[in-house]
Amino acid sequence: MTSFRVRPATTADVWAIQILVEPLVNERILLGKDLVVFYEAVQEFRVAVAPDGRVIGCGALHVMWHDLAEVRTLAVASEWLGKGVGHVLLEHIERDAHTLGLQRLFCLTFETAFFTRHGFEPVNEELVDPAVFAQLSLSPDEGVAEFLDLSRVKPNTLGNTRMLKRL
Ligand SMILES: CC(=O)SCCNC(=O)CCNC(=O)[C@H](O)C(C)(C)COP(=O)(O)OP(=O)(O)OC[C@H]1O[C@@H](n2cnc3c(N)ncnc32)[C@H](O)[C@@H]1OP(=O)(O)O
Repeated sequence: MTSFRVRPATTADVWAIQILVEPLVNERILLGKDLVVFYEAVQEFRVAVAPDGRVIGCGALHVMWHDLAEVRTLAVASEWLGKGVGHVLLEHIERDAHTLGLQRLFCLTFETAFFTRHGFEPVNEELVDPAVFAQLSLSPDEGVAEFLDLSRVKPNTLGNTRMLKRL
């Protein structure tokens, strides 16, 4: 049986995370981030680790508002796809979201079948009221700009589906 475990990321995992996501960034599946941004976000990340210690998957939870967070940078190494790694990472991320008191999980993805099977539904409507929208637009975070669907980031999100899960 293939075994792996999921644990909080440490700074020692950051290079491996960047290497894991690089091909997906090149394919414009995931948003590219500078190394410094990964270090700054290290507490948001969980990693899946093979028995030999290699990082084979990652995923992050980015809090945006008191009830709302985004699942980010969920990625599994190609040789480990279809073995439940993504499923377990998402379970951990959802558990973290519960612990933080969040009620809604957003994601922007091409992997609609995977997220649908995990209780996410496509959304077209605005997910925040105008006052919260105004606050979120002050964020320097590119992912938040994508959540808000700001015109300057629209080229990044072409073909992605906006999905939401109520926890
Ligand atoms: C919010 C964002 O980050 S959006 C970006 C999402 N990521 C990407 O698009 C990057 C490219 N894609 C990937 O890296 C992967 O395809 C992911 C992360 C979407 C899914 O990762 P995987 O590890 O392959 O997912 P996982 O194995 O859990 O599920 C896929 C299928 O494998 C099968 N599977 C095999 N073994 C198992 C197991 N032990 N447990 C669960 N499912 C299993 C299931 O049939 C499952 O089917 P389902 O989708 O109907 O549940």
